Amino acid sequence: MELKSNQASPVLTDPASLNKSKLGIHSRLPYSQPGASFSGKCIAIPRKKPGKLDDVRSNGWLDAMKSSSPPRKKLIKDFNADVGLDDFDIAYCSWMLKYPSALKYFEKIMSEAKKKKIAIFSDYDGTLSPIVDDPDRAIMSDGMRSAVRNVAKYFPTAIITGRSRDKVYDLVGLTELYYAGSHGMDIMGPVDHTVSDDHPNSIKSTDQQGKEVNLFQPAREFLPMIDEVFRTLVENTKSIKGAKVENHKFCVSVHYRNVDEKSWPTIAQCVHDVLKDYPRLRLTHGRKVLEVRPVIDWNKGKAVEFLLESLGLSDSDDVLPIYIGDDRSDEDAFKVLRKGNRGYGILVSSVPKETKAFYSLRDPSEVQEFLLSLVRWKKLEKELESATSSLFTKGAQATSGLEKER
Ligand SMILES: O=P(O)(O)OC[C@H]1O[C@H](O[C@H]2O[C@H](CO)[C@@H](O)[C@H](O)[C@H]2O)[C@H](O)[C@@H](O)[C@@H]1O
Repeated sequence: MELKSNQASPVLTDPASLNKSKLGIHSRLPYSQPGASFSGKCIAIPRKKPGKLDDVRSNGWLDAMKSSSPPRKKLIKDFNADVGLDDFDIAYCSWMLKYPSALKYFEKIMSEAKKKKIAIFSDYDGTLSPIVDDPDRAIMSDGMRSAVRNVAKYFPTAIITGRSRDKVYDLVGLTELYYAGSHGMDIMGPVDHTVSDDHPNSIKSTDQQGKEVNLFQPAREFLPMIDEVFRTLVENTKSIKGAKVENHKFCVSVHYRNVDEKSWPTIAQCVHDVLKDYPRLRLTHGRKVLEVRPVIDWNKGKAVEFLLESLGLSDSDDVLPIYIGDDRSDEDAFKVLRKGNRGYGILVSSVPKETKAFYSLRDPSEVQEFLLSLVRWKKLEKELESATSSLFTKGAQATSGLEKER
């Protein structure tokens, strides 16, 4: 993969504005300062005494935590106060009028794809693997792996995940894919592609097979900071039963799925207090996970744009990108594709949710079915092409035979 981009560095480094911005809110500065140096913790901001739970209540963290992966029952109530539990399917069906099943609308999607190059982007957790209590056990099924491998035979395919690139590669194990870890802040192409190092955020490295590769890492300067925050968070949450902190290289995940709900304010406050010392880091919410990331203008949507450009697929008339994901961080990618009707976002959800996606799939098993349908469709298209061309050749031979006889 040739990693190329003419975008400026996405690092947002205006300390004054960062100081003004409220913690946890992504500052969207319209400029950047490439080459600005990183020197550990920066800018002292007034600190409150830790342990004041008012902070996480007043800034909405707790509400976001509660709604991040709501149980079915709760969502039914929120979605439509008048429906009872048995009416869930009605609520879901009415939601699906707005976000139809990508399986039921498969033919329609493919009719848009005629003569276009399809590129497939997928999230990992909750999309290719089911959500489970232990993040280390989010194993992809063999059936799903085989479906993804087959898709990658026909279409450029990338996995864009909140996990570190190494971790997701260990879980997926397919060398023929593009991987974007840490919410797109760590991008590597398939090992058999030529790479170039003409971008300031590209570095040479070696992959797990020892081959030289180019990595695109727009948040590289944050590595020591993320490492430090990871260690602090591990230490500060160790007394919270069920809490788990993961180091994803350019971001940190603090899981509360296995923490008693009574202790959610404690874990939220703990993360909040640590982040007070790091105005260049921000917080986002995933499914029962608090995610700490650098304040840079980069996300899964930007990663999709970067990959499309790197693959020479940024000409929107010719290309149909499809992005499949289940989480809030995937919304950035859905937004990019929705803009200018560039491609299709598919939300994986078994409950109604606000989304910028166009279509929906219920769960990873439907994702697998969708991927298999893509492969079948492509094979059929190729068969038709070859049958047409052989008919054409036979026709041409027959005509020339007739002409010789004359
Ligand atoms: O972008 P993704 O690939 O969806 O990664 C987002 C987070 O995924 C993982 O956590 C989620 O899945 C876990 C395993 O099923 C589940 O236990 C957890 O509650 C979910 O939030 C991963 O562990 C996180 O670090 C990622 O940020």
